[in-house]
Amino acid sequence: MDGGKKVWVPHPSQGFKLGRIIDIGADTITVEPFDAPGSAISAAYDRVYPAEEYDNKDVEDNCALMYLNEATLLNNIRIRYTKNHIYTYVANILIAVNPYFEIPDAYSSATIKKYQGKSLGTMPPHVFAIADKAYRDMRSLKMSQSIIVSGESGAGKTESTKYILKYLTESWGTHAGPIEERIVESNPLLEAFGNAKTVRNNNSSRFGKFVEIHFNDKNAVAGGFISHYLLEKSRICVQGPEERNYHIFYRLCAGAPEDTRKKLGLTSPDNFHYIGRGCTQYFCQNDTEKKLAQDRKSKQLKGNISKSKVSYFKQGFPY
Ligand SMILES: Nc1ncnc2c1ncn2[C@@H]1O[C@H](COP(=O)(O)OP(=O)(O)OP(=O)(O)O)[C@@H](O)[C@H]1O
Repeated sequence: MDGGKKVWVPHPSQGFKLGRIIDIGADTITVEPFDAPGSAISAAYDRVYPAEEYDNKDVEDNCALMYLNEATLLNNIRIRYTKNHIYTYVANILIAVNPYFEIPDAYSSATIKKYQGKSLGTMPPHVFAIADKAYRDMRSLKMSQSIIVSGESGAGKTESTKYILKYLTESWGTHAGPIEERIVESNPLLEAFGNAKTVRNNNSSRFGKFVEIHFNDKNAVAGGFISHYLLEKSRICVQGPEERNYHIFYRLCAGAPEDTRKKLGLTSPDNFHYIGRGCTQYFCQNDTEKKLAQDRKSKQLKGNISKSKVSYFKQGFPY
């Protein structure tokens, strides 16, 4: 690397800083950051990365960057994020940044239609494009396809999986009738019993999930299967001060019908030993009568809560 060249240099709080090389030593390179003229940061050779020519230009696929390295990849994703473009490709891998707010029209039926049958890269990066590629590959190769959704807690894995299911069932489930409805409806139920508030995510999945979507010989959705594993059982008895037990308990307290309230002696979550010692705050979107009704609509809880379920829930509500 030459003196005066524009580079990215590691920074403890900002990840990388853009600057110009002012000295090349035996083991380190010294860089003057553009946002702090007169100051200098030294770093090992292999931690200083060449920068793109244009600082604010973004690309939809990181592979299209002139210099692909840790710093330029992060910068490209950052620039796109500031423009509300949360998805970026690295070839056929999709990187998603959790926006923590609803991007208008991002997952609507109209958007689903735009992605149907389009090759990867034809349309802006999107989780629907990945779902569509998997579907098209299944059709043409006549082989099962897998989509691996990975990331740290709160990264958006659960939401992304739901969007993939929505895409597949809405696009290719037209002949499947109630099956597509059931696949999508199973989510609220699984989340009620397997998701909880943690310090990192108000709707954290406390179990692993392997979701299968089955297609028939006409390539339409014919069914699905969800295997779950490693549920965090200790949460049933103990929760951290800012964490909660599983959603279902709070939802019952918030929105159970009168007869169920009487049978279970439901009052406020603060009054119960196993759910009252952590955070007992309700979340307006999650803990409502509507949400509980959604859980119950998910077939297994349909109708009045049965006797066996009452006794099951009673275990969760000992004083
Ligand atoms: N694409 C998105 N658009 C808007 N909000 C999102 C999106 N993805 C995630 N979120 C928000 O971030 C929250 C956390 O996401 P999610 O539950 O999917 O994370 P996760 O990776 O599954 O976490 P965990 O591993 O803890 O289960 C969601 O409840 C939602 O509010």
